[in-house]
Amino acid sequence: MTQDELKQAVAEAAVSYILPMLESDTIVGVGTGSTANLFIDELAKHKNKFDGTVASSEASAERLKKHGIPVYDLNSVNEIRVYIDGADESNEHLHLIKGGGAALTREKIVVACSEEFVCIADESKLVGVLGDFPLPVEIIPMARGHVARELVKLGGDPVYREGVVTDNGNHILDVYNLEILDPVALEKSIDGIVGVVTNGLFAKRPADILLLATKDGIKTLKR
Ligand SMILES: O=C[C@H](O)[C@H](O)[C@H](O)COP(=O)(O)O
Repeated sequence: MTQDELKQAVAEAAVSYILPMLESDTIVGVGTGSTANLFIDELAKHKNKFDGTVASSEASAERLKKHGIPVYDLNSVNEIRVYIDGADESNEHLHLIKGGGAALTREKIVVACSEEFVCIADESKLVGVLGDFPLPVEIIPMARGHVARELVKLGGDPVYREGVVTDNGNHILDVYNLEILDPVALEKSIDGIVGVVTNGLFAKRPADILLLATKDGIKTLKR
């Protein structure tokens, strides 16, 4: 199976997983990226079974709306039953690196408002130790130099993601060469740097379930 076929398989598995949760008033949180896009396309087949969605990016909101799926402002909903999103890396504890598509801040906010976080990924994303994928950090533009120097002190090599502006009007530093042995501690340390909006470690609030597409079928990993 190709990586695209694995992503399609896990998108379908995610819809099967959430189907029993869908009721007329259910709000579904929707992530961002190529795997989330396939999930959106599958979810559209069931759009009459739930109320609507909250999206973690403008791109996902647009795709949902094209399918005729309602997209609500986060401040107008009381509860998100389940949030579905991809990841750039996951370890066995379901600590994640996210933000390859620069949507990390809104993703983390929607996760924080969701009862359950289901991560969907193909098997290439499961790693022993996080950090081969450069860690995205969303920053306030004027703080770029300061944040970069602080990230070097933490052992990383930050690289400015040229030309990228997030949905929040901010910039991204991708931090290379971090061997992330304690994801929770590093997430907190980076969040403590003045000028950092969010970092792409999802460890304080990891995924609850990882649906992993493998060549032998879908595997379900739980915390
Ligand atoms: O900012 C983007 C998100 O965190 C994505 O969920 C992540 O980059 C994974 O994307 P993909 O499913 O395209 O590999």
